[in-house]
Amino acid sequence: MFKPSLPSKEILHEYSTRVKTVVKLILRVMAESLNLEETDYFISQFGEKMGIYCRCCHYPSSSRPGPVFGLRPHSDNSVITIISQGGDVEGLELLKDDQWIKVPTNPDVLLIMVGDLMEIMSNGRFKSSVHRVVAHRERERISTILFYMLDPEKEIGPPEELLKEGSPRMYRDLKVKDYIDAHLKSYSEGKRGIDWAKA
Ligand SMILES: O=C(O)CCC(=O)C(=O)O
Ligand SMILES: [Fe+2]
Repeated sequence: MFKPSLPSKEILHEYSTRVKTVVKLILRVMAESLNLEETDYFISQFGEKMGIYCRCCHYPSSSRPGPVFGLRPHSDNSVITIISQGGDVEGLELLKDDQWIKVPTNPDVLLIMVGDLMEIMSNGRFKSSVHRVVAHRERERISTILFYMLDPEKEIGPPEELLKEGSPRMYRDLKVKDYIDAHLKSYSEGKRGIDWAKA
C-alpha cells in the first residue's frame, strides 16, 4: 500500500512562509473590495503573529458502494484556507446552488477558500465555502492544507463601516475561542457553526 511521507518541517515552514505573502495580498484585496478605509483591516486582526495550522491529508481509496466521505461536508473555521492538491486524484467537492461541484486537480494551483471567520468579519459579504472530500474508488489522494487562524483570545465581528445604512448586522461580535468550540460542536451534530454566530 502507498505510504505517503510527511514533508519535512523545513519544507513546510518555507511553504507556509511563501504562501503567507500571497495570503496577505489576498486579504488586502478583499478589504479593498469591501471599500474598507483600512486596507490592512483583515491582516491587522491577526496581530503580531499570523497563526497558521497545517494539515497533511491522506485519503485511502474505497470501493464501498455510494459516496464514501474522506471528510464530511463542512466549512472551515479559519479566515482563509489554502489547499494544495498533491497529485492527480480528484476528491474535493464544493457546494454551489445545492450541487456538489468536483474541484479539478492541478498540483501547480493553490486553491483559496474563504473560511467562517472571514464570513463573520465581512458581515456575510464573503461566504465561506461548504466542501467535502469523497474517497476515490481505486486511488489514494493526498492534499496539504494551510489554515490561517486568528488568536483564540481575539474578539471579532463585522466592523462598523460594514454596518451602515441598508446593511443590517448579520453576525454577532464574538471571541474566536468560542467560535472554535461552537464550530466543532456543530460539526459533530451535522450542523454549520456559522449559524451559531448569526446576529
Ligand atoms: O483534502 C482537501 O482537499 C480538503 C481538506 C479539508 O477540507 C479540511 O481539512 O478542512
Ligand atoms: Fe475544509
